[in-house]
Amino acid sequence: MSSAHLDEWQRRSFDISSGSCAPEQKADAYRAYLLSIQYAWANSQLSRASVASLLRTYSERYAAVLDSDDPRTGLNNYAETTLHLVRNQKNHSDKWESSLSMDSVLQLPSVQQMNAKRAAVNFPVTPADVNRTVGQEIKTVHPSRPRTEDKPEVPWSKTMTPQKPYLSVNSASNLTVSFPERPRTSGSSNAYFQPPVRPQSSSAFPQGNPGTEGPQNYQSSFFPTSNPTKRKNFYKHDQCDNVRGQQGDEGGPSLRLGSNFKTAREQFIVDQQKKCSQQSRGAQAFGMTATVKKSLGANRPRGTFSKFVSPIPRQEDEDNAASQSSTQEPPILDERLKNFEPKIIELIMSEIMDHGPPIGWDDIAGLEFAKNTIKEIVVWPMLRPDIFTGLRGPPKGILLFGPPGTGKTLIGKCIACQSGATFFSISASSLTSKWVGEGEKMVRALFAIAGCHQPAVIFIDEIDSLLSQRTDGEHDSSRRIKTEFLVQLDGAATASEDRILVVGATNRPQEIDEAARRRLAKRLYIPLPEAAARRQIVFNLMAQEKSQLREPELESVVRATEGFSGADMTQLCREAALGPIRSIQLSDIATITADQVRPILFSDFQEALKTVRPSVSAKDLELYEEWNQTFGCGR
Ligand SMILES: Nc1ncnc2c1ncn2[C@@H]1O[C@H](COP(=O)(O)OP(=O)(O)OP(=O)(O)O)[C@@H](O)[C@H]1O
Ligand SMILES: [Mg+2]
Repeated sequence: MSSAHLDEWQRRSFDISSGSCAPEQKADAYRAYLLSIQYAWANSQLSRASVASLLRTYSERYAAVLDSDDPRTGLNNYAETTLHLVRNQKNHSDKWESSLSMDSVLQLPSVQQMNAKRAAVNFPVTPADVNRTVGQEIKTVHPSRPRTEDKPEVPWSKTMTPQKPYLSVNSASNLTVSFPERPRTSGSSNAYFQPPVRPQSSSAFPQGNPGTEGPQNYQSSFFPTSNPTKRKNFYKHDQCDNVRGQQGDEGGPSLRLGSNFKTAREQFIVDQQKKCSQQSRGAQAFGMTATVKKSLGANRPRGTFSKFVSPIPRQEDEDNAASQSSTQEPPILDERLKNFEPKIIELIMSEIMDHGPPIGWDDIAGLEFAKNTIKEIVVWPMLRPDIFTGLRGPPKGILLFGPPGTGKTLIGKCIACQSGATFFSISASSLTSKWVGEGEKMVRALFAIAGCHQPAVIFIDEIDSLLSQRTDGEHDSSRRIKTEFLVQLDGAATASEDRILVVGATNRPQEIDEAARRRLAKRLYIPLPEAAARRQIVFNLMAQEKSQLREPELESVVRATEGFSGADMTQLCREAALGPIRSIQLSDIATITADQVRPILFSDFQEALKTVRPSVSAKDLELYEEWNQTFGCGR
């Protein structure tokens, strides 16, 4: 370290060890040490090991000074915060003054009223009425009714010697605080406790209370600190004349008087108070009522102006909160849901209810028969439930089956948008849970919630994974989920007039359990798109892009895509759309504007057709056709 630093270090060491150093000065010195060590480390003047060792040593010493409650060696930092609020200490700002001064309290209308009443009462108190200390209690004894167990009585106005050393300003001094007589509620013994007041200087207190010929003794056992210096400050700032008279001339330096030392906690409280008063002023300026978010004490503003908030919620608060929550979000009142855990209900409401992008019937190319059937089963009964009753009532389940990429999921999304029903989209994964029994509960809850939100559509994509044929070797939990599903699907658990429609989609219809198959009464084949549908898919997609595909070229593309699924057609268009980009020189790609990109041409489709192949084989198609012949409901 530099010689200047070492000199400074040495000087502080002498100061600290001299014995005349006050705890505040010691704390300052240790803090300065810590800063010097950090400074030296930042300038690479100290090794890491020495920094660690020095910091540990001086932090411990600093903490010892801060926290020690011995007034000669420590600052009793913990107790400091307690006193801070009640001290009428000007700190941080010259203009700021605590409203807890004795004068301001005495100005309060309620206090003045009380004093006026007390002054009006002629309370017969004889001079022999005394307060006597038994342990820490203060008892008032009337001489006319002496109590033998209260003996020995202490003559009135006797200066009391505190029972415990911490009650005194210093061990040698006696403490007497006088205050006016207060009415006794009972004649014999009345133990009460009263904060120190300032009778002589206060005009609000009746000075000449009839019958009171002198002050009573008061034991100041309420002081929360054992530090006499702080008590001294307390009295000083309270301008408690009596106490000051008692202790003001006493020895012992007034260490904190004039000291600028402020603990971090004090500073924090002052900042909080400022913030609070600013906020409340701001709220008043805008005519707002401040809404206080309730916290269990952690975030509450502290300070003299803030209302005390109990960390334990009170009964009335709880009632208020309950009534508020009942007005804000109505609880689930439906009887059918009362047996389900809120967690499961929330999960279904948030995850299973689907809100995808809007899709119209025209967005689905071809598939006219399937679309009309679905409209018949889903849309119209929702519009006219009075006509679709009895035998005309809609089936409880539909199965959409067909090769992959033919628009089954698309139809599900379209139902969600167009049916006007509450739409639940579930997959096997959303119903599986690591908890045994949770899966069945989810299924039950799903149907119960759907029952509460009728008309409702439950869409199960890839239903084969959920309702595949039950085998002996399968896991018990998946078997139970299936069983529960079948029970719910059958409508055994739902009333016959319930308007809940289950729509399943699969490209493996042969794997579906036969019991499930029966329950999904309307089984609609979603085939590969015909020529017209393929044409429409290309036309729709090209309409969204810059393209120059003439009519005969489009026909040619449609002819070339025999056996393509809807997804394959979409893939072909995507590939063709990349053609114009591929024709751009590599050097121009960074600078070219969107307008300069050429339109999609037939040649791009020809190129794309070289790479995009149909995803469904003829053999697979035969299986679907066969299953459709056997179980399908199409013509
Ligand atoms: N009939 C159609 N009209 C318009 N687009 C379609 C059609 N069929 C398929 N598509 C396109 O193919 C994509 C895939 O379709 P979808 O997801 O509905 O297939 P799927 O039948 O559910 O297939 P999988 O059985 O594999 O789940 C859709 O996003 C859509 O772009
Ligand atoms: Mg699908």
